[in-house]
Parts: sequence; C-alpha cells; structure tokens
Amino acid sequence: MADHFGGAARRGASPDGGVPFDPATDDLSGADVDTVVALLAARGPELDDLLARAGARRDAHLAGQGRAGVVTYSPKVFVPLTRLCRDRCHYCTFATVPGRVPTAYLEIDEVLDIARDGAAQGCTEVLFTLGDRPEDRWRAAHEWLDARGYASTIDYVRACAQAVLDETGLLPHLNPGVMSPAELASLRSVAPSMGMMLESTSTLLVEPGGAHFGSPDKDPAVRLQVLADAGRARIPFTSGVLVGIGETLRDRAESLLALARLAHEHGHLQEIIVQNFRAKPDTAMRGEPDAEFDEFVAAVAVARLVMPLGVTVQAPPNLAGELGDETTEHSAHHDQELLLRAGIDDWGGVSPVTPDHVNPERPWPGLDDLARVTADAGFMLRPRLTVHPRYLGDGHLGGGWIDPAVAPAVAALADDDGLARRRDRVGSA
Ligand SMILES: O=c1nc2n(C[C@H](O)[C@H](O)[C@H](O)CO)c3cc(O)ccc3cc-2c(=O)[nH]1
Ligand SMILES: C[C@H]1O[C@@H](n2cnc3c(N)ncnc32)[C@H](O)[C@@H]1O
Ligand code: MET
Ligand code: SF4
Repeated sequence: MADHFGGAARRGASPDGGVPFDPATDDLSGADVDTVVALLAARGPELDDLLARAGARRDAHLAGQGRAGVVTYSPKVFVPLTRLCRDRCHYCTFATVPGRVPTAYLEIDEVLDIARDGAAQGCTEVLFTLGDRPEDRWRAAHEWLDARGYASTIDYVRACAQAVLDETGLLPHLNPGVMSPAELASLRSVAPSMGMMLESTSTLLVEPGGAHFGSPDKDPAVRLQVLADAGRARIPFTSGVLVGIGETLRDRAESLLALARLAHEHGHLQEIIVQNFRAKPDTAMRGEPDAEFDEFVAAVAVARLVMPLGVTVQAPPNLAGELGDETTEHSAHHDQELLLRAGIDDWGGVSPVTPDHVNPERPWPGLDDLARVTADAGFMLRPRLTVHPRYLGDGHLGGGWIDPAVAPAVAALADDDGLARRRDRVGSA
C-alpha cells in the first residue's frame, strides 16, 4: 500500500503538465457561470487538464481531512420503504402504481429483516429511499398509514428509523424527498444524516415536455429551500446533481454553483453526488441517450473544483461502464478509473445484500473489484459511516451536528479517525 499512498501524494504535489495553481486555494465556488460552462464543455487535452486539476484538489481535500490517499464507500442496505410517489419524474422506474406492488409500504419487520441481513454482512448504513408523499396521490398509501396510526409517510419513516437504531444499531440515512423544517427537526433524532438530490436548478424541466413536469417536489425553488432548511437545522446532508436529464450546460453550472454556495453558507453539505442519468426501457425518456461519459466526467471534475475543501465528491460505481463489457474502453473498470482521475473521493453506498433499487439493472461491483480499481489509481479503499468524520464530536466543524439521541449509535461504529471501525477492532474501545 505504501506505493499507492506515494502515488496519490505525488499527483497532489505536481499535477500533470505543471498546471500553475495551488490546489488548496483553487476554489471556483465564486466563479462566474460562463467560466464554469466552459470547463463543463472541456474535451480532449482540455479535459485532461481539468481532470488533473480536479484530482489535485481532491488530494488537497483529503490531506486537509487527515486521510490522504483514502477513498471511501459506505457498506449499506437499501430499504425501498414505498415505491408509490406523488411525483412523475420521467427518468424514474422506481416509482410505480399500487397494482404493481404487493403492499403500499414495507412493514417494520420487513425493514428490520433487511437491516439484520446487512448487519450480518458488515454493513453500517440503512438507506431509506422512497417515493415523495404518496398519501397525497394514492388511496392505498393513505389507507395503509391510517390503519397503523401514522400521520404521514415521514412519520412512518421516523418510526422505521427508530426501530433500526434500537434493534440493530445500524445508522439510518434518510432520503425521503422534500421535507418541511418541522419534518427535518423530527427526523434529526433518529438519523445522523439525510439527503436529497437537488437534481437541477433548471426551471424548464418543470414545464410540459421536461423531465420534471408533473413533479411538484422537483421545483428547484422548493429543493433549494429544503437544502437551506437542512443547513439551518444542522443536519449533515447529502445532495447532488443528476446529469443528462435535459438540462443545459448552463443549468448544470448553475446547479453546482448553487450547491457550493449552500455548502459555504451552512457547512452541512457533507457530500455531493454527481449521478449520470441511465436511460430505462419503460420511462418517457427511454429514447434519450445515456449522458455521454466524458460529459459526465467533466461534471464530476467541475463539482470537485467548485466545492469547498472538506466536501466529499461521490459518483456511484455501478453506473460506470457498459454492462457486459469487461475489456474495452467502455468497461466498468475503465470508467471507474476515469471517475477517480476526475477527483471523486467516495463511491457512496455499496451493498453486498440489496440491489440499487433506483437502478436495479446495474449490479454493484464486488468489493474486491472496487478495492482493486481504487488501488490501481493509487488509493486505499475504506468503509465509512453515513455521516462523515468532520461532523463527529467537536470535529473540524465544531460540535452540535449529531443529535444526542443518535450519538451513541454513531460512536459505537466509528473508529478513532471517524471512519467505520475496522473489523479487527470491533469490541475494543
Ligand atoms: O444506491 C443508491 N444510493 C443512493 N444514495 C445513497 C448513497 O449512496 C449513500 O447511502 C450516502 O452516501 C450515505 O452514506 C443517495 C443518498 C442521498 O442522500 C441522495 C440520493 C441518493 C441516490 C442513491 C441512488 O440512486 N442509489
Ligand atoms: C435517488 C436519486 O436517484 C436518481 N435517479 C432516479 N432515476 C434515475 C435514473 N434513471 N438514472 C440515474 N439516476 C436516477 C435521482 O437523482 C434521485 O434523486
Ligand atoms: C427514488 S428517488 C429518491 C427519493 C425522492 N423520491 C426524490 O426523488 O428525491
Ligand atoms: S425520482 Fe423520486 S420523486 Fe421522482 S418519481 Fe422517482 S421516487 Fe418520485
């Protein structure tokens, strides 16, 4: 491994081509939109320069966090609490109709079974991803909640997260869509972290013909409000952009700059996910091409350059590469390597137990494969918790980020450096 650390450090000190900048201060968060648009359009040698610059900034970020040479992932199970939703995003196959699911929601016991399977496989995260407020649209959802005495989907999410904490000790990460300030406050004591993708600031996408037409929860003004509210509530929060859903390069630039401003203002954005749209056969957008990978990679690099140091940049490993292609320039390995060059420092949640229910046709890479591709790029792969180290204890950002009710569960799983406790140390204090 010493070799690999050396590789990362060398690249940090001297990016390819001797680009004249200091990665530690190379912050584009205040850049004008045109500058960012030009970077998003980089191809060929310009793209190579952009990747070198982003890679150097990632290395400065990791050094600043005291984990030079370490790329992380979160060993998790995915709980699709309900696949009913009041929105109609054109790229989504997760949301469905009551006739196509056995029940409107998973029962708490089913949730606990999934969490226990995860615990047995060394997972530390239970990711709750679900449709937005389905009770507003579907009688089946409304009646299911009513029959069990839950006031809303969010109320039920809270009960499930509490049960997971109490019964399994795994950490819930909540991704239930739009939340009000009162809902954020109520969920804070059952989860150390939450998330909601901004997706895009584009208002055109909400108009007829756009991917977000018919999805009131994807109104950019609403989403920006939730992200600011989460900051005020001091919740370690995950957000990000979905690339290739019909947004322009300018929209993409504005979306990333909006996230950077929120990160500066509140300090709560722990990670930014840059996710590439994957065309699905039975959605309205089935005819659209997958985002061209170079274009996506440029977006990852730009995300790294506009975010303040300390913010993790994440891209999912299972959306890289063409399925079934093991050898060519479109293999998963090749595309994952490109994501590392583009400055990611995290692969997000990866599951040995559950599929990615949002992209079910895209299997998770094996952890051995992911460790290998990460090592080939000069980094060591380590598991982390849902909440990132700088929010723990009095950490880099000061205390007060973790609710006292969840702090013991986090402490039980955290190692000295705030990442997931190494297996051989479980049980030792
Ligand atoms: O498996 C997935 N995990 C998704 N995750 C989970 C993520 O991979 C990790 O669970 C987080 O990094 C927390 O540790 C999200 C989390 C969010 O807060 C917001 C959006 C997503 C989106 C996905 C997704 O599409 N698929
Ligand atoms: C959970 C997150 O998954 C993303 N999401 C939803 N559908 C798709 C798709 N077809 N391809 C890639 N990402 C998708 C959205 O960004 C959502 O917020
Ligand atoms: C399955 S999509 C993820 C959660 C929520 N419905 C959202 O779009 O934000
Ligand atoms: S992406 Fe989320 S909000 Fe949109 S339809 Fe799917 S589940 Fe609903």
